[in-house]
Amino acid sequence: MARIGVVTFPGSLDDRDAARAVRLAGADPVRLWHADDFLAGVDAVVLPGGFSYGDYLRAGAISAFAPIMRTVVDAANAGMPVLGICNGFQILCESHLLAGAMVKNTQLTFVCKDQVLRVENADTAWSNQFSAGQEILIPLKNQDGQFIADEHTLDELEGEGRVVFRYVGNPNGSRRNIAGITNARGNVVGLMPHPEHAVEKGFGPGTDGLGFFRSALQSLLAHA
Ligand SMILES: NC(=O)CC[C@H](N)C(=O)O
Repeated sequence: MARIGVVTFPGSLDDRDAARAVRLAGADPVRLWHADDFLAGVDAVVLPGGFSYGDYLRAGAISAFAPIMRTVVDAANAGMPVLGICNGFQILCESHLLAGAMVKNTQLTFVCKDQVLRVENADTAWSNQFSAGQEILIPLKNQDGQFIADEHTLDELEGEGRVVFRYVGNPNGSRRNIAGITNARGNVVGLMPHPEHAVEKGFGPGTDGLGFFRSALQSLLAHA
């Protein structure tokens, strides 16, 4: 059975739900600790949502220097599937595994709602169980959810098909409605909304979130 690691930082909030989503998708969740510098032989890694280090300095800025991130960056650069959800996405940007940065939502308030996303790239390690153009519904909940980057970087992301998810309606001022992006290789994906909160009927808006974790399983099989 595939083993998918979920990292806990001080202030992580959604690590338990992420581990549960991994289990419901049919993989073995492995809990990883920010202060360790090893990945316990996992096949993929999820950086969960929350307020790691209290979002001090900038959301994700301190976590990017956690010992485990050195091994995550090396593994990601070697092709391991890595998913960053919300605070995890912020950490991936701060670690420079993904482009751009996250700033306060335009309305300067915390936004919490179920959000429709359009799948733009169904060819990444975390989106291959969707189809391009498909709309999915998963929760969004953050304060620093506005994705920004310079025009050149945005054009590059668009031109290389690295925009993976776009908001249908813009909830936070993100440039070009971008909700999630990938790296050049397609193994590292980050997004602000929370797939791990939409994995079981009766608990959240449907089960569209399962597709993310099943995609990783498919990707691991394809590269086995
Ligand atoms: N749900 C979360 O992961 C919150 C992320 C982040 N710290 C923010 O509020 O922007």
